[in-house]
Amino acid sequence: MAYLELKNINKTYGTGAEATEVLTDINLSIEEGEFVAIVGFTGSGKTTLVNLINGLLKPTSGEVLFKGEPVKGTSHERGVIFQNYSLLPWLTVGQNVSMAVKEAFPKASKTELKERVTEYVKMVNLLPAINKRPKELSGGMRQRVSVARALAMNPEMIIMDEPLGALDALTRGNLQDEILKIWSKDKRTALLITNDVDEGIYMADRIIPLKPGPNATLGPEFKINIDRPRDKTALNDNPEYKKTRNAIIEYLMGIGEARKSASKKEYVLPDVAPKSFVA
Ligand SMILES: Nc1ncnc2c1ncn2[C@@H]1O[C@H](COP(=O)(O)OP(=O)(O)OP(=O)(O)O)[C@@H](O)[C@H]1O
Repeated sequence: MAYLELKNINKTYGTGAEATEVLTDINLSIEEGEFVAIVGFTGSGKTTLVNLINGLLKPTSGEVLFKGEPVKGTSHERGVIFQNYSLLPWLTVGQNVSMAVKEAFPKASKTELKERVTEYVKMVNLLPAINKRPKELSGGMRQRVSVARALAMNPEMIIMDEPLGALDALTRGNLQDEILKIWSKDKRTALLITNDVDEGIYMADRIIPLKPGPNATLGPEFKINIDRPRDKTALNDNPEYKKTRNAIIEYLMGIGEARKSASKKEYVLPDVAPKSFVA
C-alpha cells in the first residue's frame, strides 16, 4: 500500500464560463520513507497540489489517500512548510513554535515543551531572536521560523511548498541539510515542491515535473541514482548528476517551448505616430 496516493485528481476553480481546470488527471504514489520532489513553473498549480494533499482543499474529482485513508482535512501527521511563512504576528518566535508543539504533543510537560522549542529554534539559528515578533524579522528569518515550527511538530510526512525560496544560498544549503537529517534520522516521508532542479536532485529520490497549467499534469519521473549522503561540491563533477540535471532541464524547457508555441494570443499595437516636442 502506498503511503500517499493521489488517484485521478482534477481540480477546477470557479464555475460555468469562469471555470478553470488547474490540475488534470494527477496520479502519484509515494512509498513510506521516500523523498519525492515535484518541479514546476510558477503558476502551474504547485500550491493547489500541496493544499489538496494537506487537506485544505478538496479535489473536484479523484481521491487523496494517506496511509490508505481518504484525506478529509488537515492533520499534524502531515506537516507543511508553507511558501508564505504564515506566522501569528502577535506571538514571538518561541511562542509561534510553542503553539504548534503544544498541538502536536498535548501531554508534554512545560520543560519538555520548552526544550523542544529551543532545540528547533536553535536548529534554524534563531535563538538570539526567540523573543522577537514576526514584524521585527526579515523575510528569510520568518521563513526559518516556519521551518522550525513544522519540523518541531514531528510530522510523519513533511510536505514542503517552495520552503527555502526566500533564503540566501548559505542559509538555504544549511536548511536543506537539516531537513535531510530529520528525514533520514526518523525515516520520514517527504514531498518537496520546488522550481529549483538542483535542490530537487540534491534532496530527492525521484523528481517529477509538473507540466504547466491550465490542465497541469505530472510528467515522467526521473530517478536520482546518487548515493546518500550527497556531497554538494562533488555533485557538480558527478556524471549521474549532470546526466539527470540535463534530462530534467531539457524536459522542462521542452514544455516551455511547447507552451510558447501553443499560445495563439496576438497583441495588436495602436497605430499612433510620435508627437513632436518641437514647437
Ligand atoms: N482560490 C482560487 N481561485 C481561483 N483561481 C485560483 C485560486 N487559487 C489558485 N488559482 C489559480 O490556479 C493556478 C495555479 O495556482 P497555484 O497557486 O496552485 O500555482 P503555483 O504553481 O503554486 O504558483 P507559484 O509558483 O506562483 O506560487 C493559477 O493560475 C492561480 O491563479
